[in-house]
Amino acid sequence: MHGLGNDFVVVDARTDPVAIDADRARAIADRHTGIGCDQIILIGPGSDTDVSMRIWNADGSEVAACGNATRCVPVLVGRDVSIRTAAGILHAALEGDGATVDMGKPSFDWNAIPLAYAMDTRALPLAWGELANPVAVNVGNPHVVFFVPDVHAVPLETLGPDIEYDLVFPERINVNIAHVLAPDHLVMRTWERGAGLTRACGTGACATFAAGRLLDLLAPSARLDLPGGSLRLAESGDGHLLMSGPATHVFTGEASL
Ligand SMILES: N[C@@H](CCC[C@H](N)C(=O)O)C(=O)O
Repeated sequence: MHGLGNDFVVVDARTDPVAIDADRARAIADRHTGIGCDQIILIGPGSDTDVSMRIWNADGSEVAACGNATRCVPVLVGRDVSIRTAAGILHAALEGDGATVDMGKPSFDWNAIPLAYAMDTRALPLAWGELANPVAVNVGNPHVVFFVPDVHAVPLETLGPDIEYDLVFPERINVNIAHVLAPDHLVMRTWERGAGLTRACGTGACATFAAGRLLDLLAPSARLDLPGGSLRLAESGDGHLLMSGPATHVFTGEASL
């Protein structure tokens, strides 16, 4: 499956358990010797929710949130679902050619990102080349957001890993750059922790929208254009992030890996 080109191998283990570890995740994700994907998604039975979801990046790291994959779950299951993740319970509802997901409330606490030491997360006093003073936010996973005049002029393929692996981010970080075109419209790109440049990052869109709201750059609802397509983000009355967009089921097959 994929969400705007952010592609996944989704393992449906709701009836039969499947074991995945870092080595197996890397083997599945390998685009030369495996199936190939940005993330591996393991769907299991839920104890207090309809299903559970675990997520591994292509580098084998297990993480707590994946926005684009969360939109894929109701499409796979065929109905609205509650999903238990390591970041908490999410609710995903079928809508059009995908779904709307309540991704919960963002956190801007420095120790919730986490950062190695206390800093103003509205504008970290740090710079990496031409990128400086990002917003830091956790939306179930950690992100920094840089607002720039031209997202296509930034060498994200080189600055992204420099930022991802900076020791100021003890759990590494996802790196987003965004250009606000209007209060309800921006364009963005993402270097993903554990996956590199992707066609789309749902949590990156959530983080970028939350950062734009924090800095009063964005209206309570906006269209975000990512390389693979557009997502709509909205802020609910109680501060939750609501993300809407497509989710595509490419094929279902058998594989032994
Ligand atoms: N592409 C996903 C994010 C997957 C995890 C992220 N790379 C991380 O390491 O936190 C999305 O759509 O949110």
